[in-house]
Amino acid sequence: MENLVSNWSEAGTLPKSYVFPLGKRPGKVVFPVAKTIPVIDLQKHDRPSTIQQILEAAQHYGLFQVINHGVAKDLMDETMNVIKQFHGMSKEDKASECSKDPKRSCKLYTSTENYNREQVHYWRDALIHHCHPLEDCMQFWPQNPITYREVIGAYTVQVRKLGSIILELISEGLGFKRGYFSGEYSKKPVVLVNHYPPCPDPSLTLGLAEHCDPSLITIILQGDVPGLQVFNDGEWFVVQPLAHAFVVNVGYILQIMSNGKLKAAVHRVVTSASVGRTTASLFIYPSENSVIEPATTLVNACNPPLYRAFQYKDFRTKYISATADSKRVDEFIFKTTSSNNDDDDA
Ligand SMILES: O=C(O)CCC(=O)C(=O)O
Ligand SMILES: [Fe+2]
Repeated sequence: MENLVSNWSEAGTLPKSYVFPLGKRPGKVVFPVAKTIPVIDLQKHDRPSTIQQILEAAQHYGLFQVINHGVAKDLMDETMNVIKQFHGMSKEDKASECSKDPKRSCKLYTSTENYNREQVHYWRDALIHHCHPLEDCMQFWPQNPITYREVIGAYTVQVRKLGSIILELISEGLGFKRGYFSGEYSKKPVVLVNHYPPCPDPSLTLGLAEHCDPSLITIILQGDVPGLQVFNDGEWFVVQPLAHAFVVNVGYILQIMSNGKLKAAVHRVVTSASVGRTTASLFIYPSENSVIEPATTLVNACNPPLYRAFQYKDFRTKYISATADSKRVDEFIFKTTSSNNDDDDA
């Protein structure tokens, strides 16, 4: 494995291999806080209004925050503690805690999984693993920090429940039948624990470059350190950390199934010179063989399907080979008059 950035980054200068090309660098400007990114209270007992708020946020930003969401605050704090402890361990310990599954269902990597082929490296380390069914995956999770399995096990159960609640609200808002997104469409949830150590020059590099997630939705615990930004109306905005809130992103799959009614959030992560940032994202993914296409109820003569049908695994392969580049992903997902169905060059 390549050298984890957390374990050498105190050296003081930013290596050239982390310097982004001019147009992609964040630069030194101070980014506006998007005060208008909706914060949705899930305990308000006005279901139609909650649905309306979610749909509007998902149409305009592809992203919103939720509060009073049912996930225990103590558990959120314990999760943040345990993931920080994990990334604070030595690289040998981290590597050995993440190599329990020969099939690599639990992995540790730095930058991206394409490290050897990428042109610029990202300033982050990542731990990634499945989380459902719990009893099948947990045996491969880290056993150090000692509470990792207990805390992350309880956490993923609660956050998956929250995911189902949000997806059910969206399903109702789009006029789908009950449980539309449950089952195959949300069968493969994955936990990604990102760590962005303090960086010698945040103006030149990124923790994560601009991308949309390859998920239905993603639920992010971002803690109290800013870094996540969303692109909207031609500008980057900070998604301001809010105590015990979750950030929810619309991913490509929901954009496609809603036939473009909802938009995948274009987002990235900037680093900080003074403070490290650790986050936990739960990506709700379909099963590999699910067929992804615009829901038939949203398609008619006036609203033709904007996207073609494909198996989720083919999309995944394309997304990875395109290194999440939105132009290349769009070429794959959009329906065109000339056939793009044989575009499986991944
Ligand atoms: O760390 C964050 O705030 C966001 C992470 C993210 O966008 C991702 O892993 O896809
Ligand atoms: Fe993301």
